[in-house]
Amino acid sequence: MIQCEGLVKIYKSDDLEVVALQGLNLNVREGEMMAIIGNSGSGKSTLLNILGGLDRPSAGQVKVGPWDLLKITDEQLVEYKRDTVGFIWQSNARNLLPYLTALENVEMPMMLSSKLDRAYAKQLLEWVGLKERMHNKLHQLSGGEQQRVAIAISLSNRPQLLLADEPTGSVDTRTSDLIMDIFRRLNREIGITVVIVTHDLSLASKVDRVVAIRDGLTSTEFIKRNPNLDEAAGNSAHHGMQEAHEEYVVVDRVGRLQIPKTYLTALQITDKASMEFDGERIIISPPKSLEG
Ligand SMILES: Nc1ncnc2c1ncn2[C@@H]1O[C@H](COP(=O)(O)OP(=O)(O)OP(=O)(O)O)[C@@H](O)[C@H]1O
Repeated sequence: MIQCEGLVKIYKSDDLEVVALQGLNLNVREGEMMAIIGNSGSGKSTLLNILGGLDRPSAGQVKVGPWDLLKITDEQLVEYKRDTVGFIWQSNARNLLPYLTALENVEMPMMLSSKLDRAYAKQLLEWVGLKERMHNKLHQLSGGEQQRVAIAISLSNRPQLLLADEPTGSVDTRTSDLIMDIFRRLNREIGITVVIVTHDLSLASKVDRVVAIRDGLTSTEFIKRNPNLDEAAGNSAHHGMQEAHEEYVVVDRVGRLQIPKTYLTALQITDKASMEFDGERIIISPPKSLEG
């Protein structure tokens, strides 16, 4: 569904250039539910905005289904946004119309694209657990309920790909669980591909795969283990995510990988390292001193 290769995004302003993505690779299968994690400034939102057609890539390859987002024309981009993607932001609820009902809010974008389908709008609100509240005005709903209306709206165009930027950022744990359950149900029942951007590691257990971004590159991947086979999980001293997921370092097509800064600092590796292959393992160590 998504293929990014060597994706680059440079923001230019006056005399400053920020390289937000520096050759990122990412593949997402159709029907997958995955999360992208990373620290603030690592490039997560930049990636999501490019995938959502809100921002243009600078170089590299980025394809979503049949669309090539590097070469797409402005007219095609409008069509792409209208037909292929649904977008959810942390503060989506702020963009809703408070004096309309939940149902009217979901119907509004359908009307704007001349595709009003009341039965589907009701179905969406039922899916997000708001069947009983669909005739309430927005301002009569709680923040978490409003966020669920926003999810229903993001699906009103029947997208194949749902992109969510910190969708649980401003809600409590119970609502966060509810939202993740809604994503999972939509993913299972209508086969929609879901990509969630977050810095909340606790969401990781709710998805099949987590890709970590560091400095504008994918660095590590966590793939969910089969919980039935995972008897050692309870003994792990690691973080919750590592208990349920197997951790892999990402190696790109030409064999490059990112070594975590903490490892490099611990071994005082700066600009070069020694590498040995012992037949089974690749060992990276500080360069041997040439003096003495
Ligand atoms: N419009 C812009 N103009 C200039 N620089 C930008 C712009 N948008 C993002 N950046 C820079 O690009 C880098 C990546 O930002 P991005 O918002 O993608 O990170 P993020 O991982 O989503 O962070 P956060 O979790 O804080 O939202 C940062 O250094 C940021 O300052």
